[in-house]
Amino acid sequence: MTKTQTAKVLDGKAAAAAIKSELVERVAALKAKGVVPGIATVLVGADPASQLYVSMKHKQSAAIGMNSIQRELPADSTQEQVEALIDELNADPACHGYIVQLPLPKHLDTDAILERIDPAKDADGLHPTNLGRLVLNVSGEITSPLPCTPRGVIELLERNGYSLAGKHVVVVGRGVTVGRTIGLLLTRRSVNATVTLTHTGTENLSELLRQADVIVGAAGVKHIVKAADVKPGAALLDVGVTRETDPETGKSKVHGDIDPAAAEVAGWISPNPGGVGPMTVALLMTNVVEAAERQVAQESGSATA
Ligand SMILES: Nc1nc(=O)c2c([nH]1)NC[C@@H]1CN(c3ccc(C(=O)N[C@@H](CCC(=O)O)C(=O)O)cc3)C=[N+]21
Repeated sequence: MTKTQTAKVLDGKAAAAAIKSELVERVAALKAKGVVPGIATVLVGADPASQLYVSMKHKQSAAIGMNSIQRELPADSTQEQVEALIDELNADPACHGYIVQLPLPKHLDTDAILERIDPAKDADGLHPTNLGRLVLNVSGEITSPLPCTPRGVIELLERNGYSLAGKHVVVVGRGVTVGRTIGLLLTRRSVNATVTLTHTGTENLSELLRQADVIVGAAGVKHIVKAADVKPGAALLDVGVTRETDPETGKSKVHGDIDPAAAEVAGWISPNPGGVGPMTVALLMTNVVEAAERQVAQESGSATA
């Protein structure tokens, strides 16, 4: 390879650090009102990647002064056992928001479990009530939890001075956590982008990608976006995570949806790791702090009413 990378780096670790330092102040303000914002995680089974993600979330929330509650259940837990834990967290005043780490073991009904979460405590923003509010809320005022990764992608661009207003964003991937939901945020009046949603069944994917000012790769398909698909100067957001074991070193390596060669054509690129992943965690904590703030506002509102 003779060409060099000209794209500016969308540094997710730096943007996440900025968000977290802002959260430190909001956490302190809540503590001054007698509320310690608490985040909980539910992990069913012992998948090593899930254990890593969960431990990162706890370490980082403790670092900004939040209370963290780590709950684990064995892989062979019944639907009733998982639902009993959900009911417990819904009732626990120390828990302002929580996530059920996905994927769950196959014998469990994921949708039923996610629907049982109190929408006010839904740190992922994936409860049907919150997804409905996401659809309804065109203005963009934050009144309910929003999906963390889509929110992280937008914050990563905006915190690097990239304005999405009027831009054409082509999203690759139709999963609920990113692909299906990010367009709802991007097309809010406050962001004002235009969105094309593509997926692995799209026939003319390369042709559509070449029209994009911004590409969000969230199909979970290694290097599905090639250098030849990228308009010079485009911003590339790499969300996909494909884990492979290097046959030589035996070490696990993360591959994104964006071919690294695309950095030679792009204007902006989010590294992976070090891009969207850290933003997801920062926005998860933001969702929980906001849930605690809403609760305090409601309580003080009802006390003076
Ligand atoms: N209910 C639920 N909510 C989630 O938000 C959720 C989930 N389930 N299941 C799994 C996915 C995955 N996910 C990541 C979060 C952070 C990084 C992250 O920070 N990654 C680091 C690298 C970490 C590594 O070494 O792999 C980075 O990109 O720099 C990655 C992936 C959240 N998820």
